[in-house]
Amino acid sequence: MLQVHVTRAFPDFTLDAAFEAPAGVTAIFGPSGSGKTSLIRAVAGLSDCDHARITLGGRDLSTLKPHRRNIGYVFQDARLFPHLTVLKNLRYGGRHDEEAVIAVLGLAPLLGRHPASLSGGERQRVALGRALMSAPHLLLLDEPLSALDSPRKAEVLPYLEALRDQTAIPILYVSHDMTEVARLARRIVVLDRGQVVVSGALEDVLADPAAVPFIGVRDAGAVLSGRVVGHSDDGLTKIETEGGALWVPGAVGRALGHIRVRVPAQDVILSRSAPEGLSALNVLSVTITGLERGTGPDVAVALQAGQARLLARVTARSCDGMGLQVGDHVFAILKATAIAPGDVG
Ligand SMILES: Nc1ncnc2c1ncn2[C@@H]1O[C@H](COP(=O)(O)OP(=O)(O)OP(=O)(O)O)[C@@H](O)[C@H]1O
Repeated sequence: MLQVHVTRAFPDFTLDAAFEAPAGVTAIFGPSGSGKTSLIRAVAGLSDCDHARITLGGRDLSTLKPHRRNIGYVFQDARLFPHLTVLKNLRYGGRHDEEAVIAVLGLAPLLGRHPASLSGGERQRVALGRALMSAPHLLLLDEPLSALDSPRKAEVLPYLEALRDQTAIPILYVSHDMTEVARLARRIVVLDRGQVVVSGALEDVLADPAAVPFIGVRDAGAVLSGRVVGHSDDGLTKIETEGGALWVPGAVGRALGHIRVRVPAQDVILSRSAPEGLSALNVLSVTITGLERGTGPDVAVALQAGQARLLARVTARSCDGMGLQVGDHVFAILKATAIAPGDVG
């Protein structure tokens, strides 16, 4: 377990953040300028702090020099040595688990090449490999995909998933891309103006209407775990979630594999009566468990669907017009997207 409390005052900004991160991926999420990079630089010992208490498995890291903290750090840009081959870049920090690292990141075909001949996605995979071969006890990934275009991102994400599933150390993953976060992370720490405003299990935070102002209305929305139960001839996949069966577009996952489904709050429509003659495929019977008015025209509506929690975003006008109250039984019409094409364990 990683436990962090760091503070640092700049003239116009104060970082005062405390959180815990177990093994697995913890997303550090927040708007630009919220302090994500400052926070993980502080954890790495790369910036001075007014106060720092950082322990990993009970070991106090705060008093150690950065290179003694056993931390692997991957930046937005790969920062490889241009004159060294991929293999020499990988071995720069150490040779821990060399074969396994090369295998999990698919680096074998690249070993003799130089960074200049690699794509951006390949460079990031090498940077990840280099960090892992130093046998880190903690991995810090600072927006490792943000410099890549969508196809390159899609190329690297499965490697990050494989890495996540095969590594037993805490991984802090800085991102402001909720699709990436929802796909990779089990936990999330949300920063706003230098402070942790929400943190916890990803499913809990994303289903919490009170967290919507910090996540942002566009990114808010539940993530459900499910199991692929079938692929239809007309190109859809049926996923059994704790909230009921959902159809998502495309042939995703493999039969009976675990999968995550993201349901953005803005893609959920509420109806008092069971809808008929509608093109939407997914209609769930739900109970309203919470209503959270924001400062804008929206209301975040928390919903219980079987064992699953969902979130809907409706206008205050609709909410009042429909007379929505906690405890009401309504129908949720939703568009769902599978966010992890492979198994997510
Ligand atoms: N050395 C410094 N001196 C003064 N202010 C700083 C310094 N370093 C960071 N800041 C300020 O701290 C705030 C947080 O910056 P930080 O880079 O940590 O945010 P971020 O959430 O990582 O943003 P982004 O998503 O844009 O990378 C910003 O307002 C920044 O100007």
